[in-house]
Amino acid sequence: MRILVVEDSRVVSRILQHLIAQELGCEVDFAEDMLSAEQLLKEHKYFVAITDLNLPDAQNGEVVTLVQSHQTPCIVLTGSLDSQQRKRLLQLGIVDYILKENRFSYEYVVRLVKRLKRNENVKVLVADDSLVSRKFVRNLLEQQLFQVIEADDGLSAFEILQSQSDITLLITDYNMPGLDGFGLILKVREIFSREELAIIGLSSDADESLSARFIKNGANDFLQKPFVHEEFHCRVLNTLDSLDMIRKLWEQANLDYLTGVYNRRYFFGLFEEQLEQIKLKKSSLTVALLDIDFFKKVNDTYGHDVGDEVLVEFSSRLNRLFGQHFTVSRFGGEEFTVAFKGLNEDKAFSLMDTFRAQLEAEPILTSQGPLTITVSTGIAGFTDGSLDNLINRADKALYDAKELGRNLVCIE
Ligand SMILES: Nc1nc2c(ncn2[C@@H]2O[C@H](COP(=O)(O)OP(=O)(O)OP(=O)(O)O)[C@@H](O)[C@H]2O)c(=O)[nH]1
Repeated sequence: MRILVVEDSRVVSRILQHLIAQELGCEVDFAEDMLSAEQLLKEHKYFVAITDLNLPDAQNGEVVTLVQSHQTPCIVLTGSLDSQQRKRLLQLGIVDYILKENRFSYEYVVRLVKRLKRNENVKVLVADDSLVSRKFVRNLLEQQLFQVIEADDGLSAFEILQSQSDITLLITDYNMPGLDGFGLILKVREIFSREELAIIGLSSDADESLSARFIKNGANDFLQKPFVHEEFHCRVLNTLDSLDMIRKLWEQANLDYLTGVYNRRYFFGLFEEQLEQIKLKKSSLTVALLDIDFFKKVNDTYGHDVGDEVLVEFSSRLNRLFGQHFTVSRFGGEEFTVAFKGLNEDKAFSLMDTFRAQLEAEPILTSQGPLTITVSTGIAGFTDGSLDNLINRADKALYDAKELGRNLVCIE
């Protein structure tokens, strides 16, 4: 990523240089006037340009059209802005404008660039039956580099969300034929939690209670139409920042910090919830408990860091083989589980024995050279009772595998 800063004040340039180096660590070019900006724009492709409006050789914001003529998104950083200038800039389709008021202004610019970088990978679905409204919202989102998908009613929005699980934000109007905004949110929230999908409601309806009703029904935020560009951008930014924060918290609570696979807490949360269904439907749940053999020796011989490298590669192999269809978790230390929902013990045995043989045959490449690692595994199938009981039985089988010489899979 390369950024262009067009600014005649050395002080402002220095502040930006410091913040960009600290927060973004990307390449930055500085131009003090429009002529040098033009030269740089011819030489490089910029991810975004941050420009002052009043430059020594262009005092009326001409630099904005210059930047845009190079298909470069433009953020305006200016000392002052009257309402006419503001209107003109918004019509030109800049990403945003920021007034140089205090240090927070510069921090906001950097936060905005960070967000823009992430936005490139964020899919937003806009559900609105009005073509004009939809296009208006699409334009605003595209200025912020989002990938935009449109739906012209609630039902097709719901279908799109079901078929494209990588959509991060839904912006939905209230009044739509077939399925309105509330109906859509209710259906969506049955499938997608708040950490999976953020929702912003929109309406031009005069009903004052609408915003609260939207939020009570599962929306993260609400905007009354007509809204100004700036408010729209701030709301979207805040909603996505909160979503990122919620996701981060969720990951910290449910994923293992070293290997990235699920942790023990996630395993128990998931299967405690599913246990009644499994009992009711008499479907199978088989658990494999894995423990790397003589792992202490790896640490003692090569050091803890190499031990960590082994754990990371071991879990990534487990995840590659089983992660798509089954649940791989790290229970702690060098102990992992694979939960095979819908498989009996014999099938799980055969899969785990393949994994065991592959692990033994393919040494793990570490910074201290290749290491041959083996694993012992105990398998147990759910019959009745609790998850703890299931794990204890798998643990007994694991104990047998260790006792019988390791590098083995045993069934309880
Ligand atoms: N590098 C590293 N080591 C860990 C981590 N968590 C636990 N360990 C180490 O894992 C080792 C487990 O050793 P033991 O329980 O004695 O078992 P073992 O050496 O694998 O022997 P067997 O299980 O009997 O085959 C200990 O030395 C722990 O310090 C970790 O996150 N990173």
